[in-house]
Amino acid sequence: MATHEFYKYEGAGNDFIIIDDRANTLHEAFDQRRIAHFCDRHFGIGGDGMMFLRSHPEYDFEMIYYNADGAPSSMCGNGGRCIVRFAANLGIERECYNFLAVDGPHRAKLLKNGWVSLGMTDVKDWSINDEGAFVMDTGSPHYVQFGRDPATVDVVQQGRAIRNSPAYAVEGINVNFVLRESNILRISTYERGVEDETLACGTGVTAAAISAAELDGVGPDESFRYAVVAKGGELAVRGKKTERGYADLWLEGPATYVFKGEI
Ligand SMILES: N[C@@H](CCC[C@H](N)C(=O)O)C(=O)O
Repeated sequence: MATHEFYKYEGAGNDFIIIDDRANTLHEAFDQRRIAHFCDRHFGIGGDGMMFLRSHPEYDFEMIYYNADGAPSSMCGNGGRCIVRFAANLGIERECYNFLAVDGPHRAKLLKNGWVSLGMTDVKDWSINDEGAFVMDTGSPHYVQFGRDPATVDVVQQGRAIRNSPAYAVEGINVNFVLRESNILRISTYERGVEDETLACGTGVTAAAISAAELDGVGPDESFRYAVVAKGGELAVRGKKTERGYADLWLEGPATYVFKGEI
C-alpha cells in the first residue's frame, strides 16, 4: 500500500491529522475504518479529527473534515483555524483566506499575535430548552449549559448522557458546560463523533459566546467579544447582533504545527 505524508496540528489542544491533497487524488483512499484507525490514540497517530486540504477552482482550498470515528462531519472551527495555518505553511499566502468547508465559504486571517482568526457562518436560530440550555447550530450542533464549573463537572458522564438522550440520540449533539466569570467564559466540551471530552471545540466556543451575548441582552447592531478559556487554551469570539441573528462572527485562537510523519 502507498504511503502518505501527514501533518499533526492542534488548536487549543483540539488536535488534527492533516493530509496535503492539493492533487485531489487521495481522500477517497481513506475510508471510515482507516480514518478512525489513524485517529486512535493507542493504535494510530491520535487526533480528534482528520482533514484533507484539497484544491478548488473558486477558493484558496477546500477543507474536508472527518471526526475521530472516521465519519464525515459538520464544521470544525478549530480544524478550520489549523488548516489555514497548514495552508500558510505550505506556501499558500493570503492577506485574507477564502476557503470552502462543509457549511459553506469561510474567511480567515493570520493575526500578528500568532493566532488564526476564522470567520464563522451567521447564526439565525437558537432556542432555550426546558433545562435552560441554549441549543443552536454554529456550523455544528451545540448544547450550551451555563452555571456548570468545567473544573468539577463530569464532562464525559454528563455530556454523554445529554448527547445520547432521546432528543439528540440520532443526529447527535456537542455538549458544552460553561462558567461565567465577568467577560471570561470557562468551558468544557463533550464532542459528538469523538464521543469523549476534547480540550477545546471552536464551534462550541462560538455557541457559548452567542449564548452569553443573549444572556447579556446584546441588542441589534451591538458588537460583543468574549475571551473563552478551554481546558487546552484560550480563545476569543467576537461578532455582532443584527435584526436577523448573529453575524460577522470571528473565532480566534492559537493554531500550531506539532509534527509530521508518514502513514
Ligand atoms: N472540534 C470541532 C467540532 C467538530 C465537529 C463535531 N465533533 C461534530 O460532529 O459536530 C470544532 O472545533 O468546532
